[in-house]
Amino acid sequence: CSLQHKDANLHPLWKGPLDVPGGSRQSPINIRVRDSVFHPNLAPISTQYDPNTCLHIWNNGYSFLVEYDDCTNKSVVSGGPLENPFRLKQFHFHWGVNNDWGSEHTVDSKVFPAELHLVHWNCTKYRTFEEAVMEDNGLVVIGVFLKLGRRNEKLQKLVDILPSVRYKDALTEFNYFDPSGLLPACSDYWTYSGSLTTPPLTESVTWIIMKKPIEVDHSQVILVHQVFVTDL
Ligand SMILES: NS(=O)(=O)c1nccs1
Ligand SMILES: [Zn+2]
Repeated sequence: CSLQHKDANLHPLWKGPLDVPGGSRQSPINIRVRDSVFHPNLAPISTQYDPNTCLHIWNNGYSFLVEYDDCTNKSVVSGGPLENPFRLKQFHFHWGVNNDWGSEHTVDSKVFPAELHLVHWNCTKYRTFEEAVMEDNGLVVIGVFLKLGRRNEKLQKLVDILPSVRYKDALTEFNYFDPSGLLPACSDYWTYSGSLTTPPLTESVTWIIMKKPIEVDHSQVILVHQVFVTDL
């Protein structure tokens, strides 16, 4: 299971800055709904994902990531507070050792069993993802909460391949996967300026947190729990 940012110093694999100097916009945060401000003129978020840009899935020791070909603008997010399109680089999940906790963000202190992050970079302002990670307004991460409920057919193809990336550094070819199937039907979202929640923890992220969770069933979450992100 992936560790929460606050447990960073306990994580044997965690290398790099534990306390980002000056961290004024560190993520994750607790979203206090009553403190959020509705902006009627904020456009909806628009995603255009081409499933053919899906490359592979691998276990980086913190989570499993599905990576996309980001050499073109075939898979991008735009709209909402964004001034230009951002290219999809990868998506990954955060989960806990049991269903009582797992999400990084919370909503009025409510924790969800897991949280999906779709990571995009500013291809108008920067030349590569690696460069954008370190820069202001470099990244957009769409966060989607997962809750236990109905089986999620669109997630099953991903769940079925997890046993092949059970251990750190395992990589398997994975293609033709459309991540828009992992977005909730409701397009309402919260947005704030924050940071990466795992190294390098840089404060380069415009967060787009979808208000409604998607549902997965127990059998699907159990398989996620069997992905070990430590050396075994
Ligand atoms: N969990 S996160 O999406 O903030 C992230 N950390 C490093 C690369 S992407
Ligand atoms: Zn993440």
